[in-house]
Amino acid sequence: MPEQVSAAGQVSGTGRESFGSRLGAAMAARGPLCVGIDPHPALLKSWGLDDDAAGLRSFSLTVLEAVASLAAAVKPQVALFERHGSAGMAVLEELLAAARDESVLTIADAKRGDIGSTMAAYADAWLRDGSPLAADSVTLSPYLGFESLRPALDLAAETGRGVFVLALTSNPEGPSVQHVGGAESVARRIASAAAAENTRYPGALGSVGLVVGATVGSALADLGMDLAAVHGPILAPGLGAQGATPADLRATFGTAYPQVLGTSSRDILAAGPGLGGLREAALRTLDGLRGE
Ligand SMILES: O=C(O)c1cc(=O)[nH]c(=O)n1[C@@H]1O[C@H](COP(=O)(O)O)[C@@H](O)[C@H]1O
Repeated sequence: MPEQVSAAGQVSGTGRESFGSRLGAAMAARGPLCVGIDPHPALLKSWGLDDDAAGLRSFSLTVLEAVASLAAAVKPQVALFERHGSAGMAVLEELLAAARDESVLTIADAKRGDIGSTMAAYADAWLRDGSPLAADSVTLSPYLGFESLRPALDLAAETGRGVFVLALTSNPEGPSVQHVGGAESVARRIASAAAAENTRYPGALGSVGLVVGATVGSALADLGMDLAAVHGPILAPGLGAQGATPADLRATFGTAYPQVLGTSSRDILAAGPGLGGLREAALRTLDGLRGE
């Protein structure tokens, strides 16, 4: 595996900073909060918006305006744009560009995963310079085998972008796949593979993150997983609407907590459409994550 990133987080030959380095700086400056932009039909309705591309646009850009200065990242949920067809994807492109202008990092929650040759096309879509859908990072599903993600892992390294690989998801069905294998569980193997990838990022935080739900309780201990050793960011969904609290996050992640980016969608979004209400809800979550 080529060494592509210096200890200072610079991608060799490009003058760019790696995603992990940029995210680490954003978390240090703003705190460990990611706001999910999930334009569910029920939320559009409660905001007084139509369930169409215009409603989607107003919703998404309002959330961005409210939280761009206080969140380390925003995470648009791709399916909720996709359900509006090409007009919805155009809104997603506009949102990603607007987030770039506002200097807030983006995590495209697309959960992509496919055989390597097709994976290269997904990588191109989400991680290549100049792609209309290029984000700072993308969520990936490793259940066709971690190595099938290779095109995305390599392109992310090359372009200073990042990935978040599903390891222990927040839904109750996850353990039926992810806990299989006892001491050598599927989730543990994925965490080990991510740790190996992050050796190409000798700085503090690698660009290969994991998704581990805020709701997983004792699973990390039960499966003997040491997330601090992954040296990458941990995206932790499940706060609020799925029942987890910031205190749960601290208890669950222990020594890996400094790597954790807590993410919340519906709990914050329900406080809209006013900018003040959205900011207040985001700040409440952020204060909890900071332990204030
Ligand atoms: O990859 C994700 O973001 C994700 C992984 C996971 O294990 N659980 C999970 O809830 N998510 C996403 O995180 C968001 C959670 O939304 P709320 O439950 O409304 O905060 C949704 O967009 C989910 O698709």
